Amino acid sequence: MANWTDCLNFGISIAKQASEVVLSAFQQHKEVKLKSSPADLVTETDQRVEKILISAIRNRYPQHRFIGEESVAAGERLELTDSPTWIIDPIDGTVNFVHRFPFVAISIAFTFNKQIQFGIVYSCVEDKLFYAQRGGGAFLNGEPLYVSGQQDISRCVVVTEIGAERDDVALSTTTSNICRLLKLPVHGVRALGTAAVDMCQVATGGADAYYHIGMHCWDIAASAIIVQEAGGVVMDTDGSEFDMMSRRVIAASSATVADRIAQVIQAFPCCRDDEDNCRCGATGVN
Ligand SMILES: O=P(O)(O)OC[C@@]1(O)O[C@H](CO)[C@@H](O)[C@@H]1O
Ligand SMILES: [Mg+2]
Ligand SMILES: [Mg+2]
Repeated sequence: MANWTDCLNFGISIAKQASEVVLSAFQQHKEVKLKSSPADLVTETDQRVEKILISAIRNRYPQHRFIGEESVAAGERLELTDSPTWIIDPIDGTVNFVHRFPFVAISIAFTFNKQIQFGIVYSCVEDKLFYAQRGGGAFLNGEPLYVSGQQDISRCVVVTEIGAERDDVALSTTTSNICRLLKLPVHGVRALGTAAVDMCQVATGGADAYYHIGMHCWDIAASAIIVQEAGGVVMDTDGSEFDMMSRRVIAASSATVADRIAQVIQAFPCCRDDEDNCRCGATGVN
């Protein structure tokens, strides 16, 4: 069984280097282009950071494969195989980045045999490095992470996102899910604008659960293993096994809380990330 620690350490070092590019652009004016909707944005920095990361990894590991948000947006096929694969979101929270709302992350996951082996989420402005390797625990800036272990939904802080989908069905489903949770009740509902950092809040115990419908594999692959290695549970919103291509996720401090959220929320339809004619994230920009 391969040990991917060298790859993890390399991923951490390039995430730190790439974060300098994100931070130096953070306060500057950005040229913004639209992708799948008026709320799905891309900047030159997203594209640049993805190129920097992929070329550094390709130099070091020429056989490895990639799934990158901006490469897929430019028309590259999204295909997860058994080969070692890096799944990259160069800036998770591009809307935040454009507005200088200080939660933006570089998210890097690594799969082998289609199973996530490690994940790195670098929250650049906060200078918080979250990472986890399968079977090795989860860490924030070198300190071990543990979920809250909360079992009682009525004592939970739940994080979610109001995504880029603005059609009537997506909007009414998204808002009624929030209403149903608030009525349970839960202690609060929060949204930071980056799925990767949202999910890492569950890993720290600062939030008790996260759910989202409509995000992509690069938003959540790295943080999924971080939550699991912190002792949390990750599943589909219909209660079935987590599938990073399904565009639905619940991450929670306990199976009890995850199941309760799965009972309460509904999903709006969106095509799978690995569906060949699914062009949700693509526009041909680049
Ligand atoms: O395009 P980006 O920034 O990489 O990612 C999209 C995203 O930021 O949108 C959602 C909120 O609208 C987040 O949950 C998700 O992470
Ligand atoms: Mg993203
Ligand atoms: Mg992104």
